[in-house]
Amino acid sequence: MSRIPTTVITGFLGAGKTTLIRHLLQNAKGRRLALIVNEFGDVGVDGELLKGCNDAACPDEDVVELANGCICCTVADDFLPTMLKLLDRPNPPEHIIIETSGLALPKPLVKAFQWPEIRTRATVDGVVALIDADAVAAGRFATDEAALALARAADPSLDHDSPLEELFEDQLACADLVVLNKTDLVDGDALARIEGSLSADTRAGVKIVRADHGAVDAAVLLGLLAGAEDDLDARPSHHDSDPDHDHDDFDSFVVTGGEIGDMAPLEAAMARLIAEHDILRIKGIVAVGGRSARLVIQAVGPRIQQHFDRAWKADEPRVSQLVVIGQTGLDQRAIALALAAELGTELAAGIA
Ligand SMILES: Nc1nc2c(ncn2[C@@H]2O[C@H](COP(=O)(O)OP(=O)(O)OP(=O)(O)O)[C@@H](O)[C@H]2O)c(=O)[nH]1
Repeated sequence: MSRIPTTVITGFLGAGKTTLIRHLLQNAKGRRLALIVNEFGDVGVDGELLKGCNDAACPDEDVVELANGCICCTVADDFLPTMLKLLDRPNPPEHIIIETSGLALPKPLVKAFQWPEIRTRATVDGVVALIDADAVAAGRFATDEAALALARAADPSLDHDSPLEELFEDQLACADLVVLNKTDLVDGDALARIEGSLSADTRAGVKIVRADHGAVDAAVLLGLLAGAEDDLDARPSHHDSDPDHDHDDFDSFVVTGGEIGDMAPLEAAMARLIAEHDILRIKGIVAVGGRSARLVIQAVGPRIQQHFDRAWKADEPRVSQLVVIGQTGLDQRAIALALAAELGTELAAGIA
């Protein structure tokens, strides 16, 4: 029996994984793809957006969300049964795409393909690491040595380097292909410098391709034939000696509210909060009064983007939800209060 090729798409928060997958689906040329989508945080925005593309290429039943935690920590409980269900379908997919959360370590997921129930039926065709050229150029993954020294002084048991840098290096070290995305935001010289610096963390022979809005040809992304699960020793991870890896370094929370009248005040509040707090990512779907379509809000670092996607369904409550992700220590209460005020709601219980 031939094994179903599976592509693992990894990359830090907001690097453009969902955008790349959407492009891939729209250019699948009849190939039957299934998606497994995993996010950090309790609300699955990415799955919603992929389903919301209203495209024959991505029917809802082929988008499976894993929402109970980060995929690298829930491999046994969530990923394995989901994968088996896909493989057991009477008409199984020709290729499976897994979008990992931006905080996931790819290696534990690839290792799951060694499990007896999976290894005879699926193989990791390739691990693709997306890199946000804009974020790298702005130095957002570089270790802030002064901040690290302060953190170590406050907590001498701190045994690792900057969590952002470690994740970045882990995702690169596991990759079979690197996509340098958001090339529209960075000039050619900076791109060349970034490519030079990335090769220090990639394995020998791994290619870097440039992309604007994740537009990479399916022929480049799929069919890498890497068999990554048989090649794990060549993919070093900071957590090889720490199987109890968790995501204590990062926090996420959700603010839920009703319809807003106008986007401008919410955008101004988000810009202010991003400038004042160490927020890595905000994303969500917002209901705007008088508009039939959902407004998608995306913030990656200081950059805030918005667009309308599909129309609200008749039986769907017009609820606004924003997911906020940052490093641990974020002033959740202040941020949530400010966003709740914009969404015309009280602060939800459970926010510290
Ligand atoms: N300017 C620019 N924006 C991009 C590009 N690719 C993606 N984006 C934008 O970046 C934001 C995040 O993109 P996503 O595709 O949601 O990123 P992601 O990696 O799936 O995000 P997480 O799942 O939260 O980690 C969105 O607003 C995208 O429109 C690009 O090449 N150029």
